[in-house]
Amino acid sequence: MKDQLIQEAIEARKQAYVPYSGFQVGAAVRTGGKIYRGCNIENASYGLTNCAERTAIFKAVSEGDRKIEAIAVVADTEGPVSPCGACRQVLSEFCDSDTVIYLTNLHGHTEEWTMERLLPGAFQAQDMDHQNES
Ligand SMILES: O=c1ccn([C@H]2C[C@H](O)[C@@H](CO)O2)c(=O)[nH]1
Ligand SMILES: [Zn+2]
Repeated sequence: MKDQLIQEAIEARKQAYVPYSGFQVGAAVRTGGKIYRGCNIENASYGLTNCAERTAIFKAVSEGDRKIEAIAVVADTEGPVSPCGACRQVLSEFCDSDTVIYLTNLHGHTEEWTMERLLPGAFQAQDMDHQNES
């Protein structure tokens, strides 16, 4: 399971569109029996870049698969790749606190994280409940 997900992320990375940074990232999300791949997609207007993690998550959600069971992320980093803050928040929307996140690099240096560890105190839907109290 783990090795397959990482291999899918490695394959996804090959599709990265990175004319500006040259930094290729791949991700793979498992939901039910399916795996969705994602790569980073940059833009001449740099801020519009979509990270690999969010590409994979949005592909899954747009196909109706909202329950992320595991995700792998890979890049050519010295140690395991570290997802950006935006992706951590987006992940938290579709992961449980104990969902496993495999962070790795091309040398197979892999760490197993949980959602809670990746973004402690993530902003959640319940955080908006208070405004309905009178
Ligand atoms: O976890 C990460 C970190 C960075 N990037 C992308 C965004 C941009 O295209 C490039 C450099 O930041 O890497 C990702 O896709 N995922
Ligand atoms: Zn990101």
